[in-house]
Amino acid sequence: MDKQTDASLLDDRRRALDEMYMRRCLQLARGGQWYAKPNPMVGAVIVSADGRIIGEGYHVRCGEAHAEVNAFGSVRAADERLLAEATIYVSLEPCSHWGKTPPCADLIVKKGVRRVVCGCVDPYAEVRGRGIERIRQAGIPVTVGVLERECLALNRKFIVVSNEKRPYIILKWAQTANHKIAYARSAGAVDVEPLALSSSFTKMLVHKLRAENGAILVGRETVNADHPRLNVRLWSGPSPERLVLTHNAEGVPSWFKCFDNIGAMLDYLYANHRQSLIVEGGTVTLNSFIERGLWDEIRVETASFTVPNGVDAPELPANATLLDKKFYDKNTICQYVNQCQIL
Ligand SMILES: NC(=O)C1=CN([C@@H]2O[C@H](COP(=O)(O)OP(=O)(O)OC[C@H]3O[C@@H](n4cnc5c(N)ncnc54)[C@H](OP(=O)(O)O)[C@@H]3O)[C@@H](O)[C@H]2O)C=CC1
Ligand SMILES: Nc1c(N[C@@H]2O[C@H](COP(=O)(O)O)[C@@H](O)[C@H]2O)[nH]c(=O)[nH]c1=O
Ligand SMILES: [Zn+2]
Repeated sequence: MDKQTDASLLDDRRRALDEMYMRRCLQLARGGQWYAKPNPMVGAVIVSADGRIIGEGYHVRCGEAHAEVNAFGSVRAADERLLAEATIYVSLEPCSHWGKTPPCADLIVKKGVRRVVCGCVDPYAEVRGRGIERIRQAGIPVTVGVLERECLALNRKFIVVSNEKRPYIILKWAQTANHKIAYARSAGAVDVEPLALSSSFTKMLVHKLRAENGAILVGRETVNADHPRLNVRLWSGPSPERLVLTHNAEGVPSWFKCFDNIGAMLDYLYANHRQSLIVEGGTVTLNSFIERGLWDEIRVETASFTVPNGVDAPELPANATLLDKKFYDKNTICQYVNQCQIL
C-alpha cells in the first residue's frame, strides 16, 4: 500500500468517526427544542484519545449554560486528565461573544483540548467565524463542516431569523385529492360547513405543529367562514399567537391581532421574538406569501376523496423541493422546503 492511500484511508476513518460523534451532538441538541428558543439548539460531546465519550451536554434553556459548558461540566474528576488529548465536537461553532453567558471559545482554550470539530459556522452576526478564529489563534486545530447540512437544517428557524430578520414561515393547508381546500361558497353565503380533511390522528399532528411555532395566521375570509380557534387543544404546549390579515378589523374576535399588510405583521413578530409563523390559509392569503417568495417550508395534507366545485388550493411554487412524505391512513402529508434556502 503506498503512502498516499495510507493517508487517505486515515482521512476516511477520521471523517467517519467525526460524523459518528457529530450525530450524537445532533441527538443531544434536540433536547433543547422546547426551551432553548430563541437560541439555537446545540449539542456537544468530548471524546478521549481512545475514542470514549467522557462528557456530553446540550443547551437546555435560553439564558442558561451553553452545550460546551454542560459537556465540560459532565466530565468526571477522574477523566479530567484526559482533556489535554481529547477532541470536543459541537454541532454549532462555539460562541465568541459575551451574551447571557461568557464565550465558549475561551472556555475551550482554557480547558486546552487537542482538537475541536464543529458542524457549521454560527450564522449569528456577532459570531460568524470569530469563535473558530479565536480557538485557532490559540493553536488548537478546528475542523468545520462535519454533517453541515444536518446541523444547519436543525436550526433553520434560527438561521432564517438571524439572516432575514423575520420569522421562519411555514405555509400549511389541507386539500382534497382534487386540490380543493373548502366547499364552494355562493356570494353572501354564511355558515357553509368547513371541509373536514384531517383524520383524528393528523389533527393531533396539526396541534403539535401549533405548539412548536410562535404564531399562526389566517385571512379574513377564513375567520368569517370557519370561526377558527387556532389554539393547542389536542397536544401539550403553548398556543401560538393568533393573527389575521385584513383591511377591516371590525368584527374580528378580540383574541386575534389584526394586520393590513404582511410587512408590518412580520416586523411585529420579529420585534416580539416570535421565531416562526404558520400561515393556515385560505388560498388568497397563502398566495400573497407565495407571490412575494415569503416562505421557508410548505406542509400539505392531502385526503383521498374529491369534492366538486370547491375553493382551489394554491399552486405549489416551482422552487418547492420535497423533503418528506408521510402516509397516515388514507391521508398523506408532504413537507417541502424552499430551494433558495441553505438546505
Ligand atoms: N383546508 C385548509 O387547510 C384551509 C381552508 N380554508 C378555507 O379557505 C376559505 C377562505 O379562503 P379565501 O377565500 O382564499 O380567503 P382568505 O381566508 O385567504 O382571506 C382573504 C382575505 O384576507 C385578507 N388578506 C389576505 N392577504 C392579505 C394581504 N396580503 N394583505 C392584507 N389583507 C390580506 C383580505 O381581507 P380583507 O378583504 O378583509 O382586506 C382578503 O380578502 C374558507 O372557506 C376556509 O374554510 C382556510 C384555511 C385553511
Ligand atoms: N379543515 C382543516 C383545516 N382547516 C384549518 O383549521 C382551522 C380551524 O382550526 P380550529 O378551529 O383550531 O380547529 C380552519 O379555519 C382552517 O384554517 N386544517 C387542517 O389541517 N385540516 C383540516 O381538515
Ligand atoms: Zn457558547
